[in-house]
Amino acid sequence: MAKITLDNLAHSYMPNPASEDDYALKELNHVWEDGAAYALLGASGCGKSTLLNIISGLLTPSQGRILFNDTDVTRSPTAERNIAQVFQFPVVYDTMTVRDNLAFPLRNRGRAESEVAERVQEIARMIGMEHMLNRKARGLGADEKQKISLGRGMVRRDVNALLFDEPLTVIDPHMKWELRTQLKRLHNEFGHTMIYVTHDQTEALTFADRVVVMHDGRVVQIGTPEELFERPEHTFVGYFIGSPGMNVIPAKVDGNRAYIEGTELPLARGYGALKGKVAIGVRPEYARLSSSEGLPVRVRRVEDVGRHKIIRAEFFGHEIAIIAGEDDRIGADMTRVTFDPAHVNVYANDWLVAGEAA
Ligand SMILES: Nc1ncnc2c1ncn2[C@@H]1O[C@H](COP(=O)(O)OP(=O)(O)OP(=O)(O)O)[C@@H](O)[C@H]1O
Repeated sequence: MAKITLDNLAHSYMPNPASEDDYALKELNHVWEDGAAYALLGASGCGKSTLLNIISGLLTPSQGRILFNDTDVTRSPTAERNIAQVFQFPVVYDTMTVRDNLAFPLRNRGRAESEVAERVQEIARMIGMEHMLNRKARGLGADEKQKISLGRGMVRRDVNALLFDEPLTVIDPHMKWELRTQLKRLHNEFGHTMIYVTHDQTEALTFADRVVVMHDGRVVQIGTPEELFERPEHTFVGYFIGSPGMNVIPAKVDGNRAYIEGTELPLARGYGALKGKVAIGVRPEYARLSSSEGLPVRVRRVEDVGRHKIIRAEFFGHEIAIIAGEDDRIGADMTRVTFDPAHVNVYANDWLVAGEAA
């Protein structure tokens, strides 16, 4: 297993990049811990594959270095990096049995048959395919083939890292949850350094210890699911994570007060003078509809999603979302909204401003 260091890394697909906009991956410095499970999360085109391809060796970055432990692998081909990869679509040998497919990476490295047999059995149990070991891969469904790909990715204990590129794309929705849970268990058991690329927040948040959120070629935050939820460092993280995402409302901020269209809102922290576009960010979970307290709001629609209700409302010309409990009353008299001050974040030009505890 390896610690992965991204040192001054950046990539442009252009021969002579002139400005930051020309970079598909903007400068990045980070150490990815040995044995941790990371998800690389972001919308299509944000640079996830570019970063993954640099880590796997398919792409040489136009700037910076990548280290596996203390070894500089920036220019090493994939074959020399000792990594396992699982792609969107299953890569299995149709004419081989499930057993031989799973054993392939071990036999390829000349491991003793006794070790191969033991390890294949262990992996087959974890992916729920023990009863199919003697079947030829041909004729199996896409789900089962992808499970073989996942199992084969994990069969070697000595890989530097395991890279997954949207591995559940072809998996049936009801199987996705099960496979994700199994992957998480495998990670806990074997402690591989894992990097899992996805544009699906549920996949990222359930799988990873740390989620790396990318937006427009930039890593905007690396954090635990809880950190991404409570303190999004960029408004994009606020929108992208959460269902519905964080409400972002333009405001003026002075000390420990925010002002929206002349009305006042208390903040839990104090702020100095802020430059640029200033806004507050409040998750719908921390907004509450009221008949007596808070600022004026107009309820537009109530969506009952089972566990709770999502209220879509208009707040000084902005659409906001409020989450209410399943049994909460939502009457015509509820024309006000309060925000929990401890959970109101302040942003300047889309970046979180830390503020000082009051
Ligand atoms: N080979 C290439 N040549 C030129 N531009 C590229 C190339 N590959 C990717 N890009 C551009 O780089 C940017 C980042 O693309 P990348 O594929 O890394 O994003 P992504 O987040 O993986 O997206 P997706 O989820 O759709 O695969 C995009 O603007 C894309 O158009």
